[in-house]
Amino acid sequence: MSSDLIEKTDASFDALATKQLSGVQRLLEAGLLFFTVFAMFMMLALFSFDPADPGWAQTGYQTEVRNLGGAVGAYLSDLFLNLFGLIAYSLPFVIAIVGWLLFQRFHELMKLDYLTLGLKLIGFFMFYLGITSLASMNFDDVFYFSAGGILGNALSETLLPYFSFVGSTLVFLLFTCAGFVLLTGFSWLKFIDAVGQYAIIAALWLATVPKMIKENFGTNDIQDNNPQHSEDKPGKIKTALGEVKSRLVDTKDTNLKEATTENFEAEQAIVEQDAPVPMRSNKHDSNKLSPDELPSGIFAKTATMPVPDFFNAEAEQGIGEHNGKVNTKNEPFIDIADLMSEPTHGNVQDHVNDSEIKAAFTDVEKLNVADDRTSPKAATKSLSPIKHNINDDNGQVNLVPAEDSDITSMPSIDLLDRPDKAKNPINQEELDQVSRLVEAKLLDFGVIAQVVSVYPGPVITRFELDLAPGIKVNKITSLSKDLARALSAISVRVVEVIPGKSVIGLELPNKHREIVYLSEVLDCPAFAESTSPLAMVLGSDIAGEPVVVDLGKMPHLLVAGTTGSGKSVGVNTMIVSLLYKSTPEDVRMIMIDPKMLELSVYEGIPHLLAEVVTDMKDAANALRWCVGEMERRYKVMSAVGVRNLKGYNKKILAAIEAGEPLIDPTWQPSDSMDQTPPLLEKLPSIVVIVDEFADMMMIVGKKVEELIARIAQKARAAGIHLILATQRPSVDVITGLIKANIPTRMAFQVSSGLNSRTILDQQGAEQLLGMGDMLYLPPGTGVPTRVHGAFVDDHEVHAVVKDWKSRGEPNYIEEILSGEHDQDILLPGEQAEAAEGEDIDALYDEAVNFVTEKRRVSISSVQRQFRIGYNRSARIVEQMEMQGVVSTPGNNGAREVLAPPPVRDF
Ligand SMILES: Nc1ncnc2c1ncn2[C@@H]1O[C@H](COP(=O)(O)OP(=O)(O)OP(=O)(O)O)[C@@H](O)[C@H]1O
Repeated sequence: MSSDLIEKTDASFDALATKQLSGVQRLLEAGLLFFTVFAMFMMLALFSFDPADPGWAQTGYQTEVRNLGGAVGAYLSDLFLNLFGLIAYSLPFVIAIVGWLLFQRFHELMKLDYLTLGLKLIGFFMFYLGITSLASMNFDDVFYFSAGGILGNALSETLLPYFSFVGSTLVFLLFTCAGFVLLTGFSWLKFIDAVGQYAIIAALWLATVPKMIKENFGTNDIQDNNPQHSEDKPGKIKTALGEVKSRLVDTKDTNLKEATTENFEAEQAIVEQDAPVPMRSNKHDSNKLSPDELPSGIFAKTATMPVPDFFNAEAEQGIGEHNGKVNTKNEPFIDIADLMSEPTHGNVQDHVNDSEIKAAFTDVEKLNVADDRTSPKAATKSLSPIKHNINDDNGQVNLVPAEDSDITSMPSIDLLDRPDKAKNPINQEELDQVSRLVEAKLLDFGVIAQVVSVYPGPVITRFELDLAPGIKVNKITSLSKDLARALSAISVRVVEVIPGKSVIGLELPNKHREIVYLSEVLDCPAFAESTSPLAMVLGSDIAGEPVVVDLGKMPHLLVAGTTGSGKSVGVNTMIVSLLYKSTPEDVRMIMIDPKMLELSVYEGIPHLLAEVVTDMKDAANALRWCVGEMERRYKVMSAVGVRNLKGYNKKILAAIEAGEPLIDPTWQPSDSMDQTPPLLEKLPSIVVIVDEFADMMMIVGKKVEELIARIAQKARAAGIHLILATQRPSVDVITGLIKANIPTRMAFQVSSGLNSRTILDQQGAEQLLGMGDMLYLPPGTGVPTRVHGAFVDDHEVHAVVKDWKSRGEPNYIEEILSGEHDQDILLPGEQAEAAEGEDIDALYDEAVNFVTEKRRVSISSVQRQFRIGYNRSARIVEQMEMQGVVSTPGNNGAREVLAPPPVRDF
């Protein structure tokens, strides 16, 4: 053995030695081993059963026991075969599974509530009673035992006189199937649906086989003369199958939704409420479309989208984005959804033949090329949510819809974990006891107070206290640590003001903390009924009620907390709830993730406007793009005469519905190659999420702060919203400028009252319990609300992301990261990219010395000092500003000198 290998082996032995199991782990592992070995023993005993051995029901007539399990094996196998007959052979597996559940998955078992556990047990017994009785009635005896054992025999013999053979078989089948459902949660309905679906698909495919054979092996001339045939081949089969599949999926969904109760109703409410009303301009009514109109241009309809594969990726910009069927190029529509729903299932070729589609496709490509040549400014107007999938190489337009080619409905809530838990048992006696204890401890500190009400919640319990006259609330706040110690609690939070009440609150952590699952809070009427596309669920309040907020009203949010406090989970919860509320047509996102960990999971969802940004230079570009987009939206909105995005979208959609879409009033002929101005479309809200913006500020510098401030000041009306998260709640990150512009804050646990003040302007966050416990300060109030953040696990996020990804690709706007912006976006004093490369003025260093020494700066003073022209002096001062030597001009136009005075050599 080489010395290397020996070292490695030693190291792994060392690791093993140090990783000894704790007491409970030892018990669990020993228990698992016991059950496993017992299961193996039972299997040996059962399979080596010999009727001549002595057993439970008989004495043996041979002296030597042949059973591999010896006398005990013989006895036990005899007992089980007697009791259960044939079914006894399944017992070793049951024993092994029970052992595994008890000793490996005990925590999961504990999560189950009593009802579920009870149902599982009942299911188990029903299943066994069912199969033993069926075996007893239908199978031959094994050895001298009935196939269903004593158990099966007794049951079947009881029922047979009353139900006859067929009736009893049915009853026992019912026992078996229902027991299986109760035990495993397996859905027979879904199973039957799936079997039916595949049977129909198989039958349809079989029906096309003779045709395929004929076409592939028949004579070619017939085909050549009839162009219809060429398109009838695999494409048509695919189309038909795809059509059938999508229809089956649709019906299955509806059936399931009808069959299930409240959860699905809530989910449907979300879907119905948010699904944009399909717009149908009179001009473009596909039902009235004559075949002659078709070839000049075809637009896939993203609003109903059963056919995502219709167009090639290149056709997306300026073409595919016609949500609500806005046809910006004045081209006629084919409503693919309508064509698909024609009785001639899936044969779009009946309406549009291949050559027509190809011609249309070429048109689309031509338009696209023109689009590509348009200026970036024009391109920014395309916020098309979806990239349409590609047609195949041979030019055959692929009409097979992706399984869930639908961006208008929301993902199913089933993708999220369902809490399967018992509520905290709340014992009134215990609460009374703690109330008395609180009063007594306060008295120890000289505070006379009486507990007037108690509100137990999932994580904490709030005790409301009536203070004796003359006692200041500050005193209790300063006692919070002593109280926590005296009450043996991790922490105690004092709520100084409870709006509308004259009492104060004392929040004590519960003995058993409940986890708030996202699915519980997402599935609430407040969220489903919210009309805002930016509604988000944060978690539950102290009483366990869901907390739903509207990012649109915030309009920006600052999230801060130490590492491990649940910030990232909180941000994920917000993103996932947006993904459960809004389609890409309503909300688009830009995600900035300097840590390269947290947000990259969302890569590829159709809501994204750009790839998840991990490079900080790109991040600054993305913010600049937002500023540009904000300015552009302002211009368009003021030209249209509306005050905010909501009004704008309303007006645009009304105009489209009336068949008179508005044209872009800000369009200049020099903006693009187009001869006619583009039509205005519905604009989505844009949410910019920055995970760890401290990193961004450190790498990119002050510019980021200014960009954020600029967006924060103005972007509400333009529908651009920021969510900024940081784990460094210090004043150099959460600066005055940022705080002044972001009124809504969310503080997770922090290490000191100072940090809490930095975030919320008040103490309190240092007393939070971590793991998603937060204080949420809504806009325009000074009283934070305590919220227990909902927990969303990585696999749930993956499932929702996967669901959205399966419905459409994102349509990234390259310009966001590339940094090609126009002058609108430059910050005060900033110069365009080209100017940045210019040489620094020869007098620059001297001028810096001059201003840092004098501690004053003005263009005229530099001009006088160096006897230079005004323009040159202005340029030097601007360069100083870009380098951070001096500040931007304040209200009165004066700038501050930021750099320290020059160091002098002595
Ligand atoms: N709402 C919640 N309910 C229960 N547990 C939670 C909740 N939020 C977070 N946790 C637990 O806390 C852990 C840390 O959470 P999270 O990763 O979000 O912290 P963080 O503040 O983002 O930390 P970092 O800044 O280091 O990424 C999670 O792994 C999870 O176990």
